[in-house]
Amino acid sequence: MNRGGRKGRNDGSDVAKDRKKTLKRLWFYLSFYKKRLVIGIILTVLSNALSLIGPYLTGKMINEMVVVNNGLNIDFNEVFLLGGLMISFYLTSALMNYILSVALVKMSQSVVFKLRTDLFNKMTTVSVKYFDTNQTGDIISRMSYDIDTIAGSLSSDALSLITSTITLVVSFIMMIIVSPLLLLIYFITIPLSFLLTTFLSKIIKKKLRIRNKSLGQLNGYTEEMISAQKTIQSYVQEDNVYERYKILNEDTTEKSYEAGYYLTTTGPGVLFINNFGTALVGTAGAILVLFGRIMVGDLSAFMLYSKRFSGPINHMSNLVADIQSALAAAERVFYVLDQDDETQDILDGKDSGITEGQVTFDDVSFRYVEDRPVLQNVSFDVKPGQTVAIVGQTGAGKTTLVNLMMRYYDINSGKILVDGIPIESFNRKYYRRAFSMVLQDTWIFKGTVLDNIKYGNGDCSFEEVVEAAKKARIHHYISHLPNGYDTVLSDEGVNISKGQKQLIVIARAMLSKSQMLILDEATSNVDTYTEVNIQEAMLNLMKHKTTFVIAHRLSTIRNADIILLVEKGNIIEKGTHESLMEQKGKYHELFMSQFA
Ligand SMILES: Nc1ncnc2c1ncn2[C@@H]1O[C@H](COP(=O)(O)OP(=O)(O)OP(=O)(O)O)[C@@H](O)[C@H]1O
Repeated sequence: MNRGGRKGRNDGSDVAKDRKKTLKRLWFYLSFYKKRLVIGIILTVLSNALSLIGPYLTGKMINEMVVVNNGLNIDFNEVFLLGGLMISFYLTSALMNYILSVALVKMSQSVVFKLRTDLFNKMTTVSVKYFDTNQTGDIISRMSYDIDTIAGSLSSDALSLITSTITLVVSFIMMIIVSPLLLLIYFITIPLSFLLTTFLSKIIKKKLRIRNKSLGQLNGYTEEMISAQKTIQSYVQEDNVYERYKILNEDTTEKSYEAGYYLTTTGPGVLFINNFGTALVGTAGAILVLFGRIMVGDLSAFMLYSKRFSGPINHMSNLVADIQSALAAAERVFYVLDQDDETQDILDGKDSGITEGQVTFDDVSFRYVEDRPVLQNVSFDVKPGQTVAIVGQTGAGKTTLVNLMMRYYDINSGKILVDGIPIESFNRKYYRRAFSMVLQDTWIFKGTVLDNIKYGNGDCSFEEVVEAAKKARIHHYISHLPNGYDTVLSDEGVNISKGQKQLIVIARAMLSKSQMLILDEATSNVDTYTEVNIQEAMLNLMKHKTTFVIAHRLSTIRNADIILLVEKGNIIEKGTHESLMEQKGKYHELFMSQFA
């Protein structure tokens, strides 16, 4: 069954998203933890305010020393009081910072937990179309790398942003208090570093977005190649794969370097401007002290504050870059969350009513993409319990018929009815429960044989599972496994063959009480001997169920009640094997080409 295949490059980062909107959406996730956030902000304000009193006290202490130099008595009580105050302020501030950091890490992990859950849930509700055009590796990249980036930013950047803002504001106020004149001199350099930071942060955001896109493509390619490893080796394509990987890897490295270059070079530029400011203040301050306009302690306090002030400005550029990176990652995550879900079930969609398994296609037309009709005016009627074989050349539209019946895609015109009821009237979950499927690409998950067979039929007893496995001719194999039904299987198929996987899936279908069955090349991996052996089991499985069989081997479908011959999206012949053979049309031609 082909539900995907045509993978394209469809990247969220191409869609220029409004940054404000992204922030708003991140806020939505944060707003669940408002209380923690408010406490965090209060703690940050307090701890920073406390630590920022330090330079003021230091200045006061130095002024006391200067008094000694002038031949006056030193007030030790004052000095000890100031020292004690400094220690207690710094200690309280450190304690608050500790509590704050723990709270923020917890909060960011909670946000990320919710985001990751939403993203995973999205994977279960998103329209099948999404997987037609997006690489698995890229989706995984968004679920892991991008989410980690957001987590890192929320736990440290949010804290740094608040701390930096407070440091800026408080240092600024303290500098005004200590010496407005020095502040004027110092401020000559501020617009310069501000302009530089703003300019560079714009470039950084762009570069980071490009880097993330490139990383997504690299991951997508890696995932594709790992899953195709054997095919690559059998076609001796290792060199080509390596070359392509090298190109993508080089591209990612180059894009990461560019982003990293701007990220790291912002700092030194801004730092130089700030140090230039300090030198300016030091020189001007010395002159002011000389003329008795300020005291040495005040100059020292001012310089400490100016250093504190320039810290965040210097750091802010990195911080802004990190936040940009997190926003770019958030955009990529929200892009997935914004993808269309399967069309909504109608309000109060029926969750009962499928008892017979009668299926009608009434003038159904469908296309995956505009201007490329895949099925055109398809009509047929299947009575309960009948077996329908769908035959036709590759790409004729057989799987598409099944896709539509399963409601993976919505039809463009016409009607599909089950038990006389349009399938859109049903609640999707209930509707799909009426089907069981055995496909060419079997899906075995990492778990025990027992769990794999019971999948979707949780309330079955062990005896029923064994009975189904016996019918599917896989019981003998299972009982010789090291732990029998408790042996853990892995999807990579290291411990089980494809044919055995298919037999397990057949056993799974045998446990299902659904009214309808879809077999899409269900025994394609099973050898002819075993296939003959499970024929009876297959007939049992199909008994009392409306069954749709897609098979290329015409021998397996000659007993069907109805054979639908599909060609270029049209049903060109319809009937039993005998009647179609008598017609001597396309079916006859196809059959003879296999057996004549
Ligand atoms: N997800 C998709 N998006 C776009 N086109 C698709 C998609 N799936 C199938 N098609 C196209 O629809 C047509 C019918 O495909 P379908 O898979 O139904 O053929 P099929 O008869 O089942 O072929 P096969 O025997 O090879 O499985 C093909 O031309 C195919 O390229």
